[in-house]
Amino acid sequence: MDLKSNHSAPVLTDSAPVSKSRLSVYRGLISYSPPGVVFPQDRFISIPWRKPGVLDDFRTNGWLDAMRSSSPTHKKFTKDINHELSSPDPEVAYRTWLLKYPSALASFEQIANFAKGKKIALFLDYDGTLSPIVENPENAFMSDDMRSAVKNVAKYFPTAIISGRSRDKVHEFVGLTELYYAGSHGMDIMGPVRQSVPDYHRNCIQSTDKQDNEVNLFQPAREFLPMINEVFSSLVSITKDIKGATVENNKFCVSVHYRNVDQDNWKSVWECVQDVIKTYPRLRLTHGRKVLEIRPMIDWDKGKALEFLLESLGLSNCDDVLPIYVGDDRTDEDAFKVLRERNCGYGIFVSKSPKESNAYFSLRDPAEVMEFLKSLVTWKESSAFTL
Ligand SMILES: O=P(O)(O)OC[C@H]1O[C@H](O[C@H]2O[C@H](CO)[C@@H](O)[C@H](O)[C@H]2O)[C@H](O)[C@@H](O)[C@@H]1O
Repeated sequence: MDLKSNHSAPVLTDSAPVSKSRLSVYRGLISYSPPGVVFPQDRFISIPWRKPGVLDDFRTNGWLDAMRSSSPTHKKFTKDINHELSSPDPEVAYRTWLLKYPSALASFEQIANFAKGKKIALFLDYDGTLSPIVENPENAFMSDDMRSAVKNVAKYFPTAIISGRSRDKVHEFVGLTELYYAGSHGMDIMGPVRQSVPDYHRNCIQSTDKQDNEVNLFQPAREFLPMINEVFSSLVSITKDIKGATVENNKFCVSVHYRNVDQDNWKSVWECVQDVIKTYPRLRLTHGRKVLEIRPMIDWDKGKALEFLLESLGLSNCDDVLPIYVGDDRTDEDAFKVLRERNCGYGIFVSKSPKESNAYFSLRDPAEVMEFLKSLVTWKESSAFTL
């Protein structure tokens, strides 16, 4: 299949292919059918292209606004998102916002009550959730305290990291073997082999992890790998003269960071990205915290990854499972939305400033995330005595 063509970039237009264009993926890679998708019976199944919709804020707001809004000020959010939160005092606005997204720490008792008799499954984003946002992405280390909090919580609850980073990179940062990892915004999942569901084995590539344990590898955008590498090289070369711009290869997606670029040069960053992706109609552009991200135009995101992991861990029954997803970025909204739509589990949004979210609860920063993880452990250990 020719994934590259000379059509103009579809990411900025409404003409993104929907039903007719599908990516063929070897059937063995798919372990379940996303809702509404009927897989053919032959060797290949298709993952639909991502539906157009709120595709890129770039189209509606203009690129510069979108780049700015990846880290908007308190004032902008309070003004744009909630009219009632119009206090010029950020602390007052934050406290008002907490009425809509209560602190998961302050609401811990409520969460624990709801979790009684259920199995908690924990899903954690990495950057901005387990590690603070820093200027250089290579230095986004998590603290030893956070590592041990995650390690402890994983003793009691199945725990997965779902990150925009490459799976290897985020595994290297976290350094815990007892977790499940999904990299590239969920397009690279290493999950468990389920002995009880034979079908599952047919639908994933069986592999081994670094400890030689048998695992299942799910990579729905595998065919895009050469294209992503090509795009990465082009972006490195085209942005080399923009001071502060860096390009990160996240295996199934590429991140172009502009956090350290003078604001006057953001336009150049945008133009470079445009220049490169215009010849790749099957890639799309999204943006996160001071980062432009180029990824395959397939209907797969952190929400789908969350569902996939729940399914493959045998935890998709809402009656006895309580999934909790903690994240700080736009890409985490897909996962919050899944939990909200399934009416199953809690999204916890990590933010210091008022922002609209699909999550139910909030935490201020990674320090509060750590407190929350510790509270889960304390609750679990104390409830062991009362049972
Ligand atoms: O899904 P995540 O684990 O949250 O990853 C999202 C992106 O995080 C990283 O970039 C962000 O954090 C950097 C380090 O704090 C910061 O310098 C950058 O400005 C942020 O955008 C990572 O580098 C990206 O590749 C991830 O996609």
